[in-house]
Amino acid sequence: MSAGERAPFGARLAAAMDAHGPLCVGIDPHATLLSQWGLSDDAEGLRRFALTVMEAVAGRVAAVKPQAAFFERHGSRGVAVLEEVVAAGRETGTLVVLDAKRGDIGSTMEAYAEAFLRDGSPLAADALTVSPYLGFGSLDPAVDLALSSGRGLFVLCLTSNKEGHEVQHARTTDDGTVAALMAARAAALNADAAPMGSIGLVVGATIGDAAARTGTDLAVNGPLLAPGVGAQGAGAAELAAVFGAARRQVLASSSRGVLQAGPDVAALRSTARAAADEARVALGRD
Ligand SMILES: O=C(O)c1cc(=O)[nH]c(=O)n1[C@@H]1O[C@H](COP(=O)(O)O)[C@@H](O)[C@H]1O
Repeated sequence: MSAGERAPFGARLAAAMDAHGPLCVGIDPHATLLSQWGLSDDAEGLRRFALTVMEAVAGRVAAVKPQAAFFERHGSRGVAVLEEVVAAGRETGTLVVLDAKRGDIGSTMEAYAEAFLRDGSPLAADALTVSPYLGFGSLDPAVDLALSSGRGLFVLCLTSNKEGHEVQHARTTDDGTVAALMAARAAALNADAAPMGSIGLVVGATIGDAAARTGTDLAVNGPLLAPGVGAQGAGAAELAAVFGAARRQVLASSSRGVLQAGPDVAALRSTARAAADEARVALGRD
């Protein structure tokens, strides 16, 4: 499908969340999980793992999120498996958020954008996670290509890890916070989009009241990817508390919390279904 025919990512994600519930299943083939699944820690084990997850959840959840590092650690054969996962998403109509967290000076960002967001690239997903910590404007090539090709971005804003505050809560020269500035920049790019824009934020479900404490307005008219559900300890109560009025924009994300149910396809499927149902209720979509 070419850019001209593809609806904007924000609209496609809104429809997928309505149809399947607001859950993204992370595909993070940790060495420990490969071993628990009885698979070898090599490209063939990785392939069996990733394609089993796709078999279990493709067409049944709003999105999947392969984490690039777990594929890259197997070298070029691992990257080839990541290409297969992206292709499987395309073939099954499952949105793929490629979690590669790219960020660089603008001229290099252009090459990252071509790798992950250009029609015809083997790694072109529906959306890409990006880091704005070289300055939000350094992301412009990715913003431009995402918007012109019906794709999206998730910009790191308030991350789920305990170290994130060192940078994200810091005060800017305008006496706001870095996180609030990132959210405002995303909101400006989503102005007037309906049902929501395509430039989302990453806001961990584990951050407690950090959005309020940093003055970050999460009402950016774009999707909010919320990792931290499951293995990092966040559940329904945290999802409801962290996102408040912006909760209908949230795509809750769980990797190990679902993957530990494998390798049985039916068990993976029912664990993902239960997580999606829990997120749906917690986020006020029931
Ligand atoms: O961008 C992300 O997806 C991300 C951002 C963040 O703030 N915290 C975070 O955990 N993630 C990713 O989300 C996944 C979380 O995995 P689990 O803790 O196993 O559910 C990992 O792939 C992380 O790299």
